[in-house]
Amino acid sequence: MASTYSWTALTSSHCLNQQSPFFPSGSLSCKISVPSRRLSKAKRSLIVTAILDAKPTILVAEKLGEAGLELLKSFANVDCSYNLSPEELCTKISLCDALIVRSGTTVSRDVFESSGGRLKVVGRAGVGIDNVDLSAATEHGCLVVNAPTANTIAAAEHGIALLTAMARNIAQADASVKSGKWQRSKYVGVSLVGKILAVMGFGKVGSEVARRAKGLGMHIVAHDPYAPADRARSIGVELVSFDEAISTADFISLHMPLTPATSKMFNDEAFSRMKKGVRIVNVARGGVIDEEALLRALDSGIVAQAALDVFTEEPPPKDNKLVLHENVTATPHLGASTSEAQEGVAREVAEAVLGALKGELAATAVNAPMVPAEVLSELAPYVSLAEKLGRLVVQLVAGGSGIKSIRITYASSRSPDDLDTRLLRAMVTKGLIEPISSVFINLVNSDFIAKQRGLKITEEIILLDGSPENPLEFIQVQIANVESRFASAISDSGEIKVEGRVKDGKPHLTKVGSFDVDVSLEGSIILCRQVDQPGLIGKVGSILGEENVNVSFMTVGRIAPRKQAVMTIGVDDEPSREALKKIGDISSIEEFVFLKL
Ligand SMILES: NC(=O)C1=CN([C@@H]2O[C@H](COP(=O)(O)OP(=O)(O)OC[C@H]3O[C@@H](n4cnc5c(N)ncnc54)[C@H](O)[C@@H]3O)[C@@H](O)[C@H]2O)C=CC1
Ligand SMILES: O=C(O)C(=O)COP(=O)(O)O
Repeated sequence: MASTYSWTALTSSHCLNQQSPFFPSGSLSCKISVPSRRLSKAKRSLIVTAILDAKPTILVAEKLGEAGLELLKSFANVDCSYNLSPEELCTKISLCDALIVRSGTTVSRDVFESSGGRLKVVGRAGVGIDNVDLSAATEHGCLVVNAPTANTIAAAEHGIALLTAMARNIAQADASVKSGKWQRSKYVGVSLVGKILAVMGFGKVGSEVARRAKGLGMHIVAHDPYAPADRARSIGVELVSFDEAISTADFISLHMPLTPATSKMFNDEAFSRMKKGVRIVNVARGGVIDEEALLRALDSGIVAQAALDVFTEEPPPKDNKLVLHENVTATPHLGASTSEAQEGVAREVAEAVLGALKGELAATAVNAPMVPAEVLSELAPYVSLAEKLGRLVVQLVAGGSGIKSIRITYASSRSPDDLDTRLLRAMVTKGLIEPISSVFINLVNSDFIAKQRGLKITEEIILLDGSPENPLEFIQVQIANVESRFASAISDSGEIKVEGRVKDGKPHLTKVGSFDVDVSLEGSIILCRQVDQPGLIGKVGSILGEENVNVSFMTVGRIAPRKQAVMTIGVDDEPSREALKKIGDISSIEEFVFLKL
């Protein structure tokens, strides 16, 4: 009988790129459980191979198009479990690296807390992310990505379908005919041509609705505080105020996201300012309408008809008075439900989730800066430099000094507008905080964690003359109001200061305090201050040599010959305590520090 054995690879080495701004370095952690019976060599080797091949696990919690599923399966273990209760989701999530949902799953704070840090990315196969607790995702360093473009046309077409169906009582008349009636006079409709349609929210869906409604001969006004006027003009749409839009419209179509600012923005007050007999379409989110106020407006005749695809509670309770209202046409959140849109969002979200698991910066990130791939590849060595400078500078702080403020200076000959520093700031923060805490830091949560720890990070860009071939000349990190374990790291202006540059694609430390140094930031570093004199390099070198510690780099930065100097030694291996003590005991060495990268 075949032996049974199992293993759980919590994270897999090949999928979590160690240089990733999303994932902690060294996050590989495997747990193997085997039966007490000893396994043959062949089986052991099979387990090892399986672990090396271990794939991330992606929980798909709602139905996803085949194209997306196939893509996910080519890289990950895919668990399609639909209709999970909140408790079941919380239980499963601790075994998943990624979660994919549509609008029917609430990804609450509990989900992130239950994941135990394993959940790296939540993919929303659609646009609206109001069902995902973004603050909790950010606090847990979990990236949220969506699929913002593939269902635009489907949602716009559904909006137009509801608009025309409502105007001509299609749903009510259909039900009436099916019940054996023939009520021609009851279902006289209204015409669309020449009527004013107010598009509320002039984003992707809103503008496609506007385009199509123009084709129906409607006059379109739009309200969107953030939409560019030239985009509206190019479609022949006038951008107007909220008041003007709702008070002039014969038809109103809603296309804004549900946010704290838009929640219940269509309330008693708004309905009271609308034209009597207005007709409303909602393909956005139920929550943007105060549903009880809409019911009152329907009953009083201010609103003649409403066509609703979305509800505050989905599915709405069976006795929901809006759904049952004779002047309401309702569909069960079908805006994105065409086969074309579902294949599209599935592919779009699968690519974004896989990209994020591979450590790429997602173009559709919702809670992290979107850094285009070409910018990322150019910044890659500076990303590494920023993290290493953070790691170095924090090790130079004397124990007991609370770090409160950090200044990061970027020197560049590029215009500040062309330099996106968010990624670099996140990596300095990562370097600073990870060695002294148990949290892991990435681009998603770095600002949050820094703020939570009371760290004030200020940034400055020094504009240099010269060719802007490289994005940066140097990065400086300074910590003010602290004591240093290595007094020479304190600059003339009183802060601990380190500075680095990228040379031949590799990060180098080029300044410590006021001393110029030059050491490649690999392995570890020993900094020694001494009075510049012959023979010292040899003494330190032979202590390290006796210990079989390989020196990768050595430079001496000095104020003047035979004056104060700082020797920087890069080492591939960590010297023993005894070796470090021997270096410290060399009489001409005034201070030294060993720094791990
Ligand atoms: N029923 C369904 O199946 C679907 C529903 N949707 C909903 O439609 C919404 C819009 O989708 P897209 O057009 O793709 O998003 P989008 O982000 O391209 O457009 C949203 C627009 O709303 C605007 N906006 C924000 N606050 C506003 C306010 N207070 N007043 C007016 N406008 C405001 C924004 O500036 C933006 O231009 C989504 O957030 C989602 O909730 C989207 C797709 C399918
Ligand atoms: O994309 C959106 O915002 C939608 O509302 C579509 O939702 P669904 O993916 O169909 O549950």
